[in-house]
This record gives sequence, C-alpha cells and structure tokens, in this order.
Amino acid sequence: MASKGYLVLETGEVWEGKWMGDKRPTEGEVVFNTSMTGYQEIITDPSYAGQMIVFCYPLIGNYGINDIDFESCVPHLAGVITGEDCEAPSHFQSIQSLHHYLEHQGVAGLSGIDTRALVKTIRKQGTMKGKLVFEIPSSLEWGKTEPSHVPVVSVTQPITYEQEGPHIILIDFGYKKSILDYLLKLGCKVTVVPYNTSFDTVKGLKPDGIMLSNGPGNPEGISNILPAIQQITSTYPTFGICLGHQLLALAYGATTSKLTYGHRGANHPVQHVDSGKVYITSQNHGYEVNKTSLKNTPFIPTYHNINDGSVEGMKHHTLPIASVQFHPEAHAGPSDTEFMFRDFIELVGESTYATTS
Ligand SMILES: NC(=O)CC[C@H](N)C(=O)O
Repeated sequence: MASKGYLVLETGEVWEGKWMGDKRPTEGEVVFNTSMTGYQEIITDPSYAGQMIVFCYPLIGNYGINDIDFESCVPHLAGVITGEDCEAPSHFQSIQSLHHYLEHQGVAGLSGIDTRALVKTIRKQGTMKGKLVFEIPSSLEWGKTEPSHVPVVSVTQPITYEQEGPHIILIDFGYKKSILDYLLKLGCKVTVVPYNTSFDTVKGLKPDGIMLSNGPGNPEGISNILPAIQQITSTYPTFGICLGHQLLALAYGATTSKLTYGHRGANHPVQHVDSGKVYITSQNHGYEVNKTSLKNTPFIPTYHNINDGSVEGMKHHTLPIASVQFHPEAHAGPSDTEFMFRDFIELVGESTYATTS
C-alpha cells in the first residue's frame, strides 16, 4: 500500500495524499497546468525544472507512458501532484505506468490531493514554494534558490543534425524536442548549441537563422548572456519561443515580471493584433514581457492574450526577428500556430542580411 505523504506550502498549509514515484522528499515551486491530456509531454518539458506540477485534470497516468512523446531524455521537474494516479494504464503504445516512470527517473509525487481546492489557493495567493514530505515538519526551511536551472538543462556541446536545408542554430535554454522535430521536418540542418554560446562561435557555424528555445526559470537569471543574444539576433533572422521571447525582450531593453500564477495549459486563446484572428495555444510560463516596456525598444507587439491582455508575441520593426510567448510546437496542445515554423523558414530563405554580414 502506498505511504501517506504531505504537501507543505510556503504559507504553512498542509495537504495529505498518497506518495507516488521516487521515495525522497523534495521541494520546488508549486504551479498548476490545466491541460486535459499530455502529462508525458508536460512532465518531460525542461521548462518545468525546479517546479512541482499540480495537474488540474483529475486523473493522470491512464494511458501510461509511451516511447514517442518525450520532450527530453529525462524529466527535470521537482514533483507531480494529482487527484488520482492510474496505476493500471491502458493504451496500445504504453510501455510503462506513470508511477514506474517517475520512480525510475527519481521524481516524487503525491496523488489523492483535492487539486481543485489546491489550484484555488494558488490562484488566490500566487505560485509559491512547496515540499513533499513523509512527516509534517515543525518548522519550514527552504533550500537555496538557484539563480537559474538553464545551465543544468542546456546541452554542453554543440550537436548537429545534418540535412541539406537552411542551417538553423537552436540556442538551447532547455528546448523541447518538438521544436527540433519541426525544424528537421521542414528540412533544416540544425545545430543545437549551449545557452551561453558566444557570437563568434555562432558566426563560425555559418547559420542561416537562429531559434531561441523555451527554458526554465526567471529570464533575468541568465542576464549575463543578453549582450550575446543581442549581437546574434541583430545579425541573423531569429525566432524566439517562450523563454527565448523573454530573453529577446530583455536583450533589447524591455523588462519582464512574474505573473501571479502563470499560464500553463493547452487552451490559451491569443489574438493576432493585425488580423484580429484568435488562435488556441499551448502555454507554460510564469513570467511575461511588460507591454509598456516594449515602447522603448525596436519591437512591436504582434499577439496578446485574450484572458489577461498580456504580450504573447512581438516583432522587430525593421529586422527579421520575431518571437512568441506561447508554444507553436504545442505538444501537448493544438497545432493552430505550427505555421510559424514554416513562416520562419521561408523568411530565412528570403533573407539576405545574414549572408552579407
Ligand atoms: N516555457 C518556457 O520557456 C518558460 C519561460 C519562463 N521560464 C517562464 O516561466 O516564464
């Protein structure tokens, strides 16, 4: 029988549940995701490094874990919190249960939690730290907050995927495999490079375009790389996704701030400013680019969030640089905005300024 365990929040609130996965107590920032499916993709998205995910959908694990939908080789999240964990999955592609996967990968979790009530608490008080423990501690001490998890999740050496097409440098802040898959499907040669790669190294790889990936944590946590980002992106056509979008904004003088409880789910509506068209997007972020701060930069907003009006995309007013806060690669989520990968590759093909630089 599963042992009892507790989620203890920074506020002192305690939630009792059934322990699942790895047996070591853990701590992290407690965030919630509203997606109804896609727990495997969510759990393996490196952007969740250091965070515990509360799944709003009441049951997870019911279709098991397959060997197709991983977004990274290993999960980096700090824990999983769910209403019910299905221990007997049923799906023709399933190779193991979620419970076993978490156990093998060293990720702890709690099931049997009233996630609806927990989400209401987070919505009201904002994302906060939490611990998963076997016994309620008499006093709460928190581990040192790391400045950024990006150095942990990023590759340490460049990796090239050879193909005949345009050469895209994917700067890895914790990229989801689906981003690489889209680029490869479109025929690109892709080199994944470490997050702190210098301008000279990028130039030496003779890129046709740059993709700035998603990734974990506060974008200000890696502000040391902003001058390189500025130099690289003002030289080559660039597209930024999520953390990549936030870093781009910071590199050109805009500011970012933390949302109360973030946007994490597969049905976030965004509106294209010019056409008025609405797209349903997959999202996973806790920070936003401050709209007013874009006024002092060469960027103009291109998309905004229908729910809270926050900036969801921007483009440079003269150079071929654009970015989005949401995830056009989706996975999990709707493919409404996958056209963005095609548009970017077309732009790379038409662009002359990289080759003349
Ligand atoms: N998915 C991402 O790239 C997340 C970006 C950033 N870590 C945030 O939470 O806002």
